[in-house]
Amino acid sequence: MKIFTVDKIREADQFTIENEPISSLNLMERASTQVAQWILKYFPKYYRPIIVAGKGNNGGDGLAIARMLATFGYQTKVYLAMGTDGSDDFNANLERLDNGRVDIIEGYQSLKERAIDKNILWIDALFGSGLSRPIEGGLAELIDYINKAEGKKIAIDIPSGLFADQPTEGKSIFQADTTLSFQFPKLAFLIPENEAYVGDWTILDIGLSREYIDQTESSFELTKHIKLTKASKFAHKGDRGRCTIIAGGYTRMGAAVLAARAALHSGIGLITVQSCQKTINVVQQSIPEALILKDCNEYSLGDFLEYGNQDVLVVGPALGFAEKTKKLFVEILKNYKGQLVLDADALTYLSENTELLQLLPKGTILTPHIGEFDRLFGKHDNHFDRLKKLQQKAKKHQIIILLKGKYSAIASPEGQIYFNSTGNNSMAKGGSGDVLAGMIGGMFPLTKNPLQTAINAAFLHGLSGDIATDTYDEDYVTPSILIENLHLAQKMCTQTQ
Ligand SMILES: NC(=O)C1=CN([C@@H]2O[C@H](COP(=O)(O)OP(=O)(O)OC[C@H]3O[C@@H](n4cnc5c(N)ncnc54)[C@H](OP(=O)(O)O)[C@@H]3O)[C@@H](O)[C@H]2O)[C@@H](O)CC1
Ligand SMILES: [K+]
Repeated sequence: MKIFTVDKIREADQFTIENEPISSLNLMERASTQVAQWILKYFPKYYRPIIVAGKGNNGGDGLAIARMLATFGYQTKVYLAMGTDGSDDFNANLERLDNGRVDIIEGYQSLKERAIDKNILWIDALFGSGLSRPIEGGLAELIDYINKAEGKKIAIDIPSGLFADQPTEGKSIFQADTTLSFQFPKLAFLIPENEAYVGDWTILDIGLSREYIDQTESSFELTKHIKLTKASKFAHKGDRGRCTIIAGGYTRMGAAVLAARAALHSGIGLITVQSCQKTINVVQQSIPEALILKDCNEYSLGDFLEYGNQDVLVVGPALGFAEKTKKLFVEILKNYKGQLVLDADALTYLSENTELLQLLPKGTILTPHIGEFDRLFGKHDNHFDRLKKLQQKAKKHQIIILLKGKYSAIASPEGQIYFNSTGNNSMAKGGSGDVLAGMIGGMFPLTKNPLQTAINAAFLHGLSGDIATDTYDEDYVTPSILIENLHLAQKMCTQTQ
């Protein structure tokens, strides 16, 4: 699903109006119908909506929604926060408002008097994508008041005060429980700083031109589904590929075991774990399917071994910081010719010596979390800036960077960003990243495309976490449970082909 900037959304709007054709007022009617029906589905009639309307088209939506909710039988009120003269479609909807059914609240004082009720459904239609500056003065006071008031809160299209595709400087921003947004997610919804304003968000399809959407490029996309590549019916284990996990050391082998098990459950033909002397038994007992590449060192890895026939190396989880291990890493960067997946401590080596970035083979996959990313590429004031840096660095080094988070952002060497839509809070646990790194290693040989592998692995990893919460409370999902559920996630993504 594409994520468009406000300018492109306006173009999509115009294109639809001209080409469908449909009048702009009817498009507003269509959008508002979607919202009113959604509310009808989720909120019983004892909720009393108060629509707070601005004077632009977001306000116009609010007025149309008010009319519809009143028709459905809700006791509906409207507060005209910016007066009675607005955009053409706002004015048309104000005229259509049936004053007999919808109560118009006159004055701020009167609003406050009527708003003492926990069953109020606040509907924010003050500003939408036309916000041009931070909200100040009386309108800021109004927003602050509603934020503190009791009741449920729904934002139409985008919470008022929030900019759709740039950092928001203002302090007065509507805090929604739910944002009902038209046609496209806004980039602001995927930014961690904005979580408190956006709440849960839902996209309502208002039928903007498919032709425009398909033909218009966007740097941002949200992955809503994936199709897994299946091995040929005649495949043998070699066709499913070979992956070596270079991870863990004495007392830290759990990370290597998790990564190897995740790779194994992700379709790999042969899994190998490079292991130092003291940890061989751990690997052999935990993963009977794994081959061992014997490292002569006792406690930490340090030997550059024979990786020539390996399709992919996963390097980094809990590797530790022994000098010999860092040297092994440099050797790998200089000599290994297959696909590399770098995670955890391997990323720290890169941040300790950023010149090593020049050695990364084209198409290498890096999987930092936000802390690792900032250590590697510098501090960022906000997540928008971080995303910009993500695009630049992926382009500059011709690599794939999977920035982990609630909406993991995967940047391609062309500078395109694919946000992942699956996953939940239960996955923010030690070991979860090791599982993801292993999955990427396990999935690469079949997909053969590093970008697609990263997108698919992030999606499946999150989906597996989502499936886990059907059975487990979020607090009790472990990384091992993610691996156990992978088969269900994989089934869901092969059946939909
Ligand atoms: N996408 C689609 O296809 C569809 C979109 N639709 C809807 O249209 C919405 C966009 O409508 P919109 O362009 O009229 O903008 P909106 O935010 O209502 O108001 C702009 C007005 O506010 C003013 N203003 C701005 N900031 C201000 C501030 N801080 N303080 C004070 N004033 C401020 C601004 O003034 P100006 O910046 O010109 O000075 C202007 O007068 C969109 O979000 C969606 O809900 C649907 O109807 C159907 C299909
Ligand atoms: K709004």
